[in-house]
Amino acid sequence: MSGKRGRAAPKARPDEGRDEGPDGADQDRRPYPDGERAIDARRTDEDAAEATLRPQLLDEFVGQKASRENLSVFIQAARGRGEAMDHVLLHGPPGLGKTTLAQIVSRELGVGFRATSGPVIQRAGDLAAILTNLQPRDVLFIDEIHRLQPAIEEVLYPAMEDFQLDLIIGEGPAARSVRIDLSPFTLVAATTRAGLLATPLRDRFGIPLRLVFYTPEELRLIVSRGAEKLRFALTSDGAEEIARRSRGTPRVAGRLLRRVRDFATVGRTATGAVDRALADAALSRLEVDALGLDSMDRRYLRRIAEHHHGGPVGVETLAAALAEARDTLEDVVEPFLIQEGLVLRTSRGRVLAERGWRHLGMVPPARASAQFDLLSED
Ligand SMILES: Nc1ncnc2c1ncn2[C@@H]1O[C@H](COP(=O)(O)OP(=O)(O)OP(=O)(O)O)[C@@H](O)[C@H]1O
Repeated sequence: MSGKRGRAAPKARPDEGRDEGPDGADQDRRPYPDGERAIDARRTDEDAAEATLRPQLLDEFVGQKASRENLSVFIQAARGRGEAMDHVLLHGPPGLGKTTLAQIVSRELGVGFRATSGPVIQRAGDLAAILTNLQPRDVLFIDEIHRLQPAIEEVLYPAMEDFQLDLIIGEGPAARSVRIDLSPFTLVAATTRAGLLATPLRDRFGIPLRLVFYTPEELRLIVSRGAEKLRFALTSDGAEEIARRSRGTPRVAGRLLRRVRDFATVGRTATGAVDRALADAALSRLEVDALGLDSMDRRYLRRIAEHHHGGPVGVETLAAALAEARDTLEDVVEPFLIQEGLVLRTSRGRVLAERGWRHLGMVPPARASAQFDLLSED
């Protein structure tokens, strides 16, 4: 979902990338000058090629217990009735397995899988072509559904509800509307921003599922299985170390696993396996710290600490100062920092939490009134 980016090329030590210009904005002397981060949860070309790590069936899918159990019931019911399953909305931060789950749903239902994404569908005709080519009960996966144009959303409503397409053919006085019957299908849509979806669209999903960050134990299992699939000897404590630093995100875990394998081609243990010490050394060279934060995260935290006395500060201000897109901060950087209790999202802006100060090795200032209205995530 993030466009094309190359491989990580770590070049600098943890804080070398930090430099501030005369206007107080950080200059772009980061270790990943092209925006690449080893722990960026967004998809890259390299991830797309790494299909080996993708679980194929619901039983192989680790974590997301509540979503998995719900899906299992709905899949069995739809199979039993021989009908298309109800539409599913998967929402949550990038890299948690939305695409993987969509593929699993089609495989478990024993039906075809067709994938597209919100920004790719430019005209109503594009969507019509996809919908009219679906076979009965197929799964249509639309990634980034929040980026669908409103006019195209309108085409989707009757398609989702009645499996019908209402199209206008021709222009001006000669224009006429035609109705086309579609095969019943299941729309599985993914978004990092459920809050941006229009209510009528959101309401048409019978099965909304929120994906959450994975626990270190779940990630350890994912890393160990990934190492087996890559035929790479990794001790259990080595897997634990990678898991602990993976930001609760399987995509990051998979990427760190591959990086550790690259770094560990020399200096293995007597058994030939990569252990905690080797994993730790490799991850430190990638500038991923003990909590799984990288230099971008630390620049973000430090900016709030040093320039805004811990906040509150608006996300736009932070985005401008860090030369990052606001969406990147909100979708990729902040969710994990908030979940870890390092940052608070309040009605007045972002605030560095006590844990954030301590993570930077700084002492939090005494606040007379630290009461802010916390905003809930969608
Ligand atoms: N539960 C899981 N168990 C094992 N591996 C997983 C799991 N979930 C995701 N992965 C792995 O993590 C990677 C990212 O998964 P996926 O592409 O499904 O994420 P996504 O949420 O669709 O991301 P995006 O929102 O960026 O499209 C894949 O390589 C997949 O193999």
